[in-house]
Amino acid sequence: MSRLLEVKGLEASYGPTKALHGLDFGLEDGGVTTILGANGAGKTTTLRAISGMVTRNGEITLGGKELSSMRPAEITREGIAHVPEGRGTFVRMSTEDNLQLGAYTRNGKAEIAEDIERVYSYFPILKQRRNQQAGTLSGGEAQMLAVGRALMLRPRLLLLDEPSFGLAPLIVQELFEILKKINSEDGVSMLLVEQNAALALELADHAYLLETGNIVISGTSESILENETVRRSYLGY
Ligand SMILES: Nc1ncnc2c1ncn2[C@@H]1O[C@H](COP(=O)(O)OP(=O)(O)OP(=O)(O)O)[C@@H](O)[C@H]1O
Repeated sequence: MSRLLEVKGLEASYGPTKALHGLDFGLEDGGVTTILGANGAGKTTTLRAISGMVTRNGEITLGGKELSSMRPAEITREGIAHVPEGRGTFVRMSTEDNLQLGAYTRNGKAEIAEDIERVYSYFPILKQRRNQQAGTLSGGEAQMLAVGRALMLRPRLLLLDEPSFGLAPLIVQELFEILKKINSEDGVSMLLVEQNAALALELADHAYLLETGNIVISGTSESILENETVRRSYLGY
């Protein structure tokens, strides 16, 4: 596998407050990497820095192309789709219109229609809800729609911020199985932020542990699962 994403010396601030203190990390093409850490460690900020939503410094390259001076819309066009915490779907629009809108960077009606069917094949419940307003979907369906909408960009890299947040365990299990399929069948790489470390390490092949804006531990998911600090603080055994 070659490197898809390469991040060097990434810093991000909110006004005078520095949230990230020079992160170095990367992601293999076709891989799933998770960022673990306590509340306020800087996980969300890392994703926001990659997609250009906060002021940042450092190098961010995707497939060798430098993104750090690009705006969010350009970064999206380069192939990075961000599924934010809180989902960000258009609640007054139908499920299908949300998916249509997800393809706003693309031309080609037939291909877009095909991709909508592909999203429905991953998430059959969304097909049943196709004409329903997004605001009336359950939490799990809304999260599926948020992922589906991001897939409509045909991304190379999906940034997922707490996809399990507020969902029932069975729904979470289902969602993560589908994410695994999207990764293995469509080859979409993923950078995943998750409070549920056990779940995240099951899906991911690599992990970074973030503490107050610094990476303190990194490695393969297997090695992280055996790490004493991670076990005690994040896995509870
Ligand atoms: N909009 C903001 N304005 C000012 N400070 C912020 C803002 N968003 C985050 N921060 C601060 O930046 C730091 C990192 O926050 P961030 O949200 O990235 O952490 P996190 O690891 O994602 O935590 P959580 O799991 O709570 O979302 C924290 O100290 C936080 O208080």
